[in-house]
Amino acid sequence: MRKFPKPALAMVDTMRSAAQADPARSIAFGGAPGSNSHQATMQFAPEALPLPCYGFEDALDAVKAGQAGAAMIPIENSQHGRVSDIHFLLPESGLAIVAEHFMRITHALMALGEGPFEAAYSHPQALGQSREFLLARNIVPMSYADTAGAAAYVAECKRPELAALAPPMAAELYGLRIVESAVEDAHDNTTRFVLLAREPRDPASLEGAQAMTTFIFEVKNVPAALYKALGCFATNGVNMTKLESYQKGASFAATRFYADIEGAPGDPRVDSALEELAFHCNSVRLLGSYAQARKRG
Ligand SMILES: O=C(O)C(=O)C[C@]1(C(=O)O)C=C[C@@H](O)C=C1
Repeated sequence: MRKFPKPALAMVDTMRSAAQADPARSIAFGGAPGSNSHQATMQFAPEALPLPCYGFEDALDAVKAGQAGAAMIPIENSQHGRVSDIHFLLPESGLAIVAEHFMRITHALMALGEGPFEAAYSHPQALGQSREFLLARNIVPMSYADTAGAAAYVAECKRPELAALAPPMAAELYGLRIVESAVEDAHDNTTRFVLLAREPRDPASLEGAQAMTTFIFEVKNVPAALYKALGCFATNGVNMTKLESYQKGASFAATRFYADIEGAPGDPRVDSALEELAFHCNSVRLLGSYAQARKRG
C-alpha cells in the first residue's frame, strides 16, 4: 500500500497543511519526515516548507500540479551509483533542473529491540550503501520506499527482531533506539540531489557563476555515433562530468545517454558543442542549467 506508516501520519498531515497554505514556498520530497531527501531540502532551503510525498514520482507530480514550487530528488550516490527511477522519471516529467545539492549521507541501525536482528528495512540505496555492514551481521536487507518510512514501519510493527537503516533523526521522530551509528560502508558516502521546477532557469542569469547543464540525447543508430557525439565536446573544449547510458524500450537498438557538462547555453563553446551534437543525434533534450554546488575537476 502506498501509504505512510501510522507513526508518521500526524507529522505528514501537519507538514502538508503548511505546504498547502503556501505552495510556492513548498519543496516536495520523496519519503516520510526525517528522510535524507527531507534533510537535503532543509539544508538547501531552510526557509522552505517541506512537503512529504510517498515516492519520488509523487514529489514530481506535486510540482506539476502546482502543490509545490519545486521538488528535491536524489539522483546519484558516490558509493551505490545511479538512483535508477530518476533517469526515466526526469525526462518524462517535463520539469527542469534548477539547482543541485550534495549531502553527506549517514545511516544508523535503529530498532525497538537490542538485537540480534533478523532483517533491516530501508530504501534500496541505503541498503546498498551499507551492504558490507549488513552481510557481516547476517541481517537480511528488506526494501522499503524510503529510509525514514522504514523507521516508522519498524516502530509500527512493534517486533524487536526488526531494525531499520535510517538517518539518526528518524530514531528520534519515531521512538526507536539507535543500536549503531554511521553504518554506511564508505565514510565519505555522499548523494547528489537536484532541485526540479516547472520553469527552467534562464542561462543568462548564471553569467559569472560556474554553471552546469544536464541533457539527454539519443544518438543515431550508426557506427561511431557516440564517438562523433562526444567529439563535439572535445573539439569545443567543454568538460563533460557525467555520461550514463540506458535503453529506450526493449529493442536494445536505441540507447539514450544522460550527460552533465560544465557551462551553459550562451557560452559560445557550449552553443557550438550542442549544435554539432544535434547533427549526430535523433534527439537532444536539455533538462536544465544551474549553478555548480561543488567544483568539478
Ligand atoms: O530514503 C531516503 O531517505 C531518501 O531520501 C532516498 C535516498 C536515495 O534514494 O538515494 C536519498 C539519499 C540516500 O542516498 C539514501 C536514500
